[in-house]
Amino acid sequence: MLSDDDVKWLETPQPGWSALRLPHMILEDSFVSGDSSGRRLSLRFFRHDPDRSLRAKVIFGPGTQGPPGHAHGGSMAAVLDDAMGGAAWMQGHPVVAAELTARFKTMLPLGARCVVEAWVSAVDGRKVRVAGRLRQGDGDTVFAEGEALFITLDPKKFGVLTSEASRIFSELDEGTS
Ligand SMILES: CCCCCCCC(=O)SCCNC(=O)CCNC(=O)[C@H](O)C(C)(C)COP(=O)(O)OP(=O)(O)OC[C@H]1O[C@@H](n2cnc3c(N)ncnc32)[C@H](O)[C@@H]1OP(=O)(O)O
Repeated sequence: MLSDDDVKWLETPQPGWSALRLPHMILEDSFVSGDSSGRRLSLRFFRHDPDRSLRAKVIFGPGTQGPPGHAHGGSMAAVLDDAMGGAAWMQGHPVVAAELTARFKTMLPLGARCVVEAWVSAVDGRKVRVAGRLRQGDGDTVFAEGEALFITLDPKKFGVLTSEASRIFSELDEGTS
């Protein structure tokens, strides 16, 4: 479903980005990134090294349609949710979403190459506030933006995932990934 050029674009980091190789256990059944057919959502995650925020490249396939030829708002909100949650995890906060706000600014044509940016904006005890933006990959058009409140979970409940996440991000710091 995706062209070879699309796959190459998805997998190529921009300057200052490091690829995140997330464990199969996180990706295989993920609602957002678990589809490898290209019909629904195709994503690749990166760390933006200068400020350690999250970036993702994403293409909304035909199976994400809402308005004819354009992405469903729920699919855009799901991508923002996932990216914002990932941004918090990337900074060492094992969280789940408690509240999410999404604003849809411009209709997103199916097949367009998009970039998601997500960053932690504030941490207050267990409350982690994150913001995000879904924009055109090669331009400034913003399709959607959002903010979310995430709540830190007891790391004991997340044992394996939390240590696996730490390992992935420390490998990035060592330049081995
Ligand atoms: C690596 C990829 C990551 C992908 C991430 C994707 C993100 C997701 O979609 S996660 C899935 C969707 N989210 C969920 O299913 C979460 C469901 N909710 C829950 O499990 C619980 O309500 C949970 C964990 C958020 C909070 O429960 P609990 O741990 O008992 O917290 P609790 O003690 O009640 O509250 C802790 C603090 O958070 C605040 N809080 C909790 N929920 C909310 C809320 N909805 N709104 C505002 N504040 C809240 C409380 O007021 C409290 O604040 P304070 O410390 O100031 O009193």
